[in-house]
Amino acid sequence: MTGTPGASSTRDGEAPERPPPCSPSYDLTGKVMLLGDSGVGKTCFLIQFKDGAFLSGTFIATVGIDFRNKVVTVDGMRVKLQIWDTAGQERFRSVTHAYYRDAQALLLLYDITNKSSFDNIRAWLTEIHEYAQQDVVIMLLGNKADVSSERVIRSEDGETLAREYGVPFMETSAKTGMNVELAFLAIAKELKYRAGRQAGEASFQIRDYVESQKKRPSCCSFL
Ligand SMILES: Nc1nc2c(ncn2[C@@H]2O[C@H](COP(=O)(O)OP(=O)(O)OP(=O)(O)O)[C@@H](O)[C@H]2O)c(=O)[nH]1
Repeated sequence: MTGTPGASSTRDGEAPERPPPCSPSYDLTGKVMLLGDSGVGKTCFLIQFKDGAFLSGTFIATVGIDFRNKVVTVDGMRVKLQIWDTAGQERFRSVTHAYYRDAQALLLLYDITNKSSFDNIRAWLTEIHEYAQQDVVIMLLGNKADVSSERVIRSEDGETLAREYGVPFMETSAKTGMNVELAFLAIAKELKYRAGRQAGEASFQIRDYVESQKKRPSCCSFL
């Protein structure tokens, strides 16, 4: 039998073998947005997740909106998270509202050392209900949990507010990385569950998952 150098040999009458199609590097994609007042740590939160690094030093406020992709594997499925980092400043709100509509998940951050960032969470939730999809996944995060000496918002207050709105809650630190990856993994698991939901399949409860997995800061129960 003759053959072309480099071509795979075939049996009579059969089509030559083709190389397998390029498999995409993910099975599912989801759009996640980071929201919350300016300075709560959204950009640092994203960089900690994406690169495992913390940006300390001068605070440079985000202008408009930016995004990064990261693929995470949950239960054998590769989920590409497209994560949008929004500007917390009021003057950029009209820009960011336009992006809410396509988001499957929203991480809403406040700063445990900044009372007004916590007080503004209700206003953020009102905006979310106005502009986002009805079934968007929302998670409330009390960031900067590493700064225990300047804490003004108790963990219980975050928990109570989250319970009132029926959303999962945890305290995080973009500086130490506490619960950062967990927040995104929980979102990825929820998106995977929603995409593949079949009759009879055990349901995934994101709030229960977060409660069972989250780390708690070892201080501050006195507040
Ligand atoms: N100690 C501590 N500092 C943090 C943490 N997260 C962010 N910071 C600091 O808080 C400041 C603001 O962080 P950014 O991530 O830029 O805040 P942002 O929410 O993106 O702000 P905007 O872009 O204006 O919306 C920076 O000086 C960070 O170094 C954290 O978890 N712990």
